Amino acid sequence: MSDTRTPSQTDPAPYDALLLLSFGGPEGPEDVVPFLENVTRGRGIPRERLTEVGKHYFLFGGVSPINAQNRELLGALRKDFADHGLDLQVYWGNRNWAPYLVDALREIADDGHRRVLVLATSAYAGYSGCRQYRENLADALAQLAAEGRPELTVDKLRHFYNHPGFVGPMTDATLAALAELPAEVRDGARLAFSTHSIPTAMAETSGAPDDPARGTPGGAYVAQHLDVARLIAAAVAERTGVADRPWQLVYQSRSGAPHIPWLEPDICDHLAAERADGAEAVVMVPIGFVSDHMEVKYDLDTEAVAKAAELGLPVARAATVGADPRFAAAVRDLVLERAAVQRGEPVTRCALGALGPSHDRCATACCPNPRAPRPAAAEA
Ligand SMILES: CC1=C(CCC(=O)O)c2cc3nc(cc4[nH]c(cc5[nH]c(cc1n2)c(C)c5CCC(=O)O)c(CCC(=O)O)c4C)C(CCC(=O)O)=C3C
Ligand SMILES: [Fe+2]
Repeated sequence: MSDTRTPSQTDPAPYDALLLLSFGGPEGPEDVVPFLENVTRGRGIPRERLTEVGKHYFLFGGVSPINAQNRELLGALRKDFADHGLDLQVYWGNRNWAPYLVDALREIADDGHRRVLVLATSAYAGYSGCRQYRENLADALAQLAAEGRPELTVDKLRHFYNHPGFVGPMTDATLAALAELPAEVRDGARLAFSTHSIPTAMAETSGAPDDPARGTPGGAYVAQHLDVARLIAAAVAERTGVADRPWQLVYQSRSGAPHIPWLEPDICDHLAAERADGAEAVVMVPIGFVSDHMEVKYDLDTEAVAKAAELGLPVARAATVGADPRFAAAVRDLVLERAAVQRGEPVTRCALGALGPSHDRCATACCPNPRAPRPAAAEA
């Protein structure tokens, strides 16, 4: 990505708005229960799990860090766009908490915009991180149509997990976490790349129908995470001179009924296994998340750190990309790439690793809804 761009390299046409679409989180104790009801409506999460997860939020005063982090990202995007002459207004809406998606789209429409590009705060393929957001968009668009508002056309940016603006900051964060460990265990530290566990059935159907990983254990969801993990492990090996540092992809934040299989191993079980295997230390690298929200603050920094202390295993946790300027620049790159694609111009697609750039538009059979098919926006 160069800073000297020709005019077409700052042209967002045909798009006239970017929507940051995220999960949302509670901003005070009174928000926690209604937030959890929004998240879990119709999803068969056991009551006990909800009570348990509610406690995680109350431990932090009922405030999830996610909204503040999205406000920071918004600021970083607006600054990056302004600094590089990209004239595109940025809006923000959430699936589960205010500011809600439907209100953001209404504002976009009322401001006179018609063609919207969407950045979801989830880097990978999968129902929860991709299609569910497209279902939310379809619901919101239907609501606006029912209100008699003019029609919006919505597209979603391709998955950004293998963009250098995502992998680069995660690599530096891994190196910084290694540096936090006591010097004598640093070279013996192993890497645990962590992401959200999902049901194995959901993992296996993740990705496009023609994705080679589709139907293999873990599907595109796992294949994409493994690609990122490999990239970071290789870069860390090069930068530290430790060539054969062991690493593994592990999971966290499992919910759902116990008899339904979800991706394993869990991070806490993994820490115990690493201790038993003689690991000197572990660096937890939350590649599955784009900011240090509750899944990171509780499941890793609280629960997994307590487990490690109990095991006598030194651990450190790498930061997520958050509002890193390189990530904001990556979003600009993806916006301009997609705008050029829509205008029928040739593009260079930036992607690291073995899998190549993801598709621009998801197929109808991408990452199917595990319950029943529902309308989804931004589809081929
Ligand atoms: C893949 C994935 C991501 C990563 C991609 C992405 O970022 O989208 C993600 C992110 C997040 N998940 C979050 C919170 C929750 N997820 C839940 C439940 C679930 N997540 C799932 C998957 C994912 N989730 C699944 C398959 C379920 C089961 C129910 C269902 O099928 O929907 C529940 C219910 C209670 C419980 O944990 O059981 C909560 C409270 C927060 C907000 C954190 C904060 O507040 O700071 C964030 C960013
Ligand atoms: Fe979740």
